[in-house]
Amino acid sequence: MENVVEMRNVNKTFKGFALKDFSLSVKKGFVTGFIGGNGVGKSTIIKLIMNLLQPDSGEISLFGLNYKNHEKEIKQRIGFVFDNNVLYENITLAEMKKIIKPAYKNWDDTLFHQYINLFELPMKKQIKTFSKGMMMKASLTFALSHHAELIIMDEPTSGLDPIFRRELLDILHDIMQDSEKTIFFSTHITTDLDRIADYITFIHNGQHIFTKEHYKIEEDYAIVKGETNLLDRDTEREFIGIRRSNHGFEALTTNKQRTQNIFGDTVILEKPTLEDIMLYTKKGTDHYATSHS
Ligand SMILES: Nc1ncnc2c1ncn2[C@@H]1O[C@H](COP(=O)(O)OP(=O)(O)OP(=O)(O)O)[C@@H](O)[C@H]1O
Repeated sequence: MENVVEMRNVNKTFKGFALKDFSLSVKKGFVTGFIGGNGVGKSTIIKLIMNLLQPDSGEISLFGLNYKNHEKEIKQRIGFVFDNNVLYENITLAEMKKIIKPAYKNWDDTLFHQYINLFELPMKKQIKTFSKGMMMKASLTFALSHHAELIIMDEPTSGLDPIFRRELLDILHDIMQDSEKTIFFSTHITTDLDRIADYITFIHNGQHIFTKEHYKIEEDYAIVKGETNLLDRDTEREFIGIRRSNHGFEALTTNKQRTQNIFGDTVILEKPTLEDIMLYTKKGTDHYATSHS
């Protein structure tokens, strides 16, 4: 299967944060949801993919091309939606269009106006008067009006009301009817992913924990519930993150089958949500960090 984005052994260090030998592939023709807690490196990775940041070392290619020799061509083929306002505030959408349109060979005015109408955006009002939702709609309109093959979004649904979130997801769903298109977007709202994500990429503390087909996550992972007396040094190793209470324990396993073989029917297995997976992974690494420091 073709990959639209390839990151190979990428290193990027900031004070107090590092991506180490980070590799990631984004598959063509699918929606990949990009999740992880606050400050784990999602925006950094998106900026690296967009060439807004450069890696200290490692390879990044888009459509099989690298930025060094093909920056212009790559940028033509991407639509980028930011989480915060990067549109010039003191101008109108009509003026903004005049600036952006000439940058794209495949700019489509009809499509642009279709989105402007759909989103009921005013062309002649100063962008600084726009609400957060309008700003997002404007950013999305520009990203979608040049027939981009890859749409990258950094938390597009954050701060949006549920109705517009649903509309946005429907629009993304429509875009995906064209199998040449690919969407990669970060979000904290994991329920949005249940609607449209084919793949989930999960990172934690600058590490790529997994990229999996969405439905496969439920097949592999499970929340395990049982009596605390089942836990000892050996059995604890079977789990990522354990929560104990007076009623017993709850833990996350990455290998449902193995858990079933070890514990049989002394434990109950339940389907995890993406939030469960994030929570227990965090708990597991926090525990690891404290017990090894
Ligand atoms: N330009 C920079 N200079 C120094 N540190 C940075 C820079 N950009 C990001 N960082 C640090 O890198 C870490 C990862 O930040 P990043 O914005 O990528 O996380 P995130 O997963 O997108 O977080 P959130 O979900 O909260 O937006 C943070 O500790 C942040 O402070």
